[in-house]
Amino acid sequence: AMSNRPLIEEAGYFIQNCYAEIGMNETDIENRLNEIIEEVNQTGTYQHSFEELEHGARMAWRNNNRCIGRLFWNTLTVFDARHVKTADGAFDELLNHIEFATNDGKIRPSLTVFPAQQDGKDKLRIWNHQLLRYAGYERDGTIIGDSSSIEFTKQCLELGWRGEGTAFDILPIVIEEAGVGLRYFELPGQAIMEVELNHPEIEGFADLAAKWYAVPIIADMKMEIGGIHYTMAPFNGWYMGTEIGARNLADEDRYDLLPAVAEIMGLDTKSNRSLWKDKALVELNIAVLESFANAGVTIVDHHTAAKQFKSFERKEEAAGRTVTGNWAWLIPPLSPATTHIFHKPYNNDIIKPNFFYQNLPYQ
Ligand code: HEM
Ligand SMILES: N=C(Nc1cccc(CNC[C@@H]2CCCN2)c1)c1cccs1
Repeated sequence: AMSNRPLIEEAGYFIQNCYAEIGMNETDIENRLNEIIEEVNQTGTYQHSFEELEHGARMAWRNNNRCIGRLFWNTLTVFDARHVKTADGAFDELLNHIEFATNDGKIRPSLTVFPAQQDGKDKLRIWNHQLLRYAGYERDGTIIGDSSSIEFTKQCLELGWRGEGTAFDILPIVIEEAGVGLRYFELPGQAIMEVELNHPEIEGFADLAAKWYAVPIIADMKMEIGGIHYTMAPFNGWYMGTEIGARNLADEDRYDLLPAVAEIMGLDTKSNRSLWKDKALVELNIAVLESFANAGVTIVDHHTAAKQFKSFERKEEAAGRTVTGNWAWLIPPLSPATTHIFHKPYNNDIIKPNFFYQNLPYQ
């Protein structure tokens, strides 16, 4: 039918590219496309094979213009959870994902695929931005914890969840099951790996009593492959140190730790020209990188990450593919001009498969 045309076109474009990359021949492509046209005309949609799903997810990572970590796109581990129907079943899969990805600190980039959107409706949705994240509380003008989480924390409190009220309360996982409603699930302590922050030379750093969770797992983006919208497909990599040291713990409207770090370092915070903020920033980022490394948790510094991205660019050119990128996101927030990325333009065209923001399930 006419209404199926866009889906069939998206599917055709995906199968052509995907099959060419994994070494299938023209006949395979032809046969697969006919199968898909048949299925779409029968059911209005089509199911990816696991191979299509696995390679499609890897292509989505490889295509994301904002990601500096793309060199390892072909090593992504994909878990197929499209059989899962309930919030309870989903939580079990999420626990497996967290454990597999954490791997006692030797982080494995992974992605778990839950059922795709059907006729514009989601059977299951995760409300969390990340599977592991700290709560944020606002009480008479003062903020405790992660200010980015204030709105979501309120939703969790309304569901009956209670935190301890510390600056580092791990939030519950909130899953919406269509026709059933919202459920929250407390993560068991042994599922959560965290790193206490210390500095190799400045022992006063311990007084910050700062820490961060080991594994970033994005839970709220849509993965689009061949016209199929996977609205619940959490994925993890490892952190680049600046994400924690130059943004999460440094931003004034986040944990705002630079003044406290400067105090510990005995810096003159009354004069901008002393570059006290810059000195504090560097030492905080050293603390993050050293603390993670000493704890045996995978992390990458922004210089190494930029060099890995350079290798990615070379490999993609050798493969005859155009590298697209978002310059403003690819440059690191600390010492950006010390990386090659800063000194060249990037084509920001959007290529699919890819990851996209999607409507918040609540608002
Ligand atoms: C393996 C280590 C990885 C590193 C070090 C890394 C690093 C980064 C960094 C630093 C950002 C910018 C984030 C921000 O500024 O908020 C980013 C963005 C992104 N990364 Fe990666 N990444 C890795 C793996 C992955 C994986 C496995 C996926 C998906 C399969 C992925 C998909 C993305 C996407 C979709 C964005 C854009 C997010 C947005 O638009 O908000 N990355 N990455
Ligand atoms: N290292 C990571 N960092 C990362 C990747 C994608 C998205 C995010 C979160 N970005 C959102 C924040 C908040 C606004 C701007 N940055 C972090 C990874 C997370 C999951 C896989 S890799």
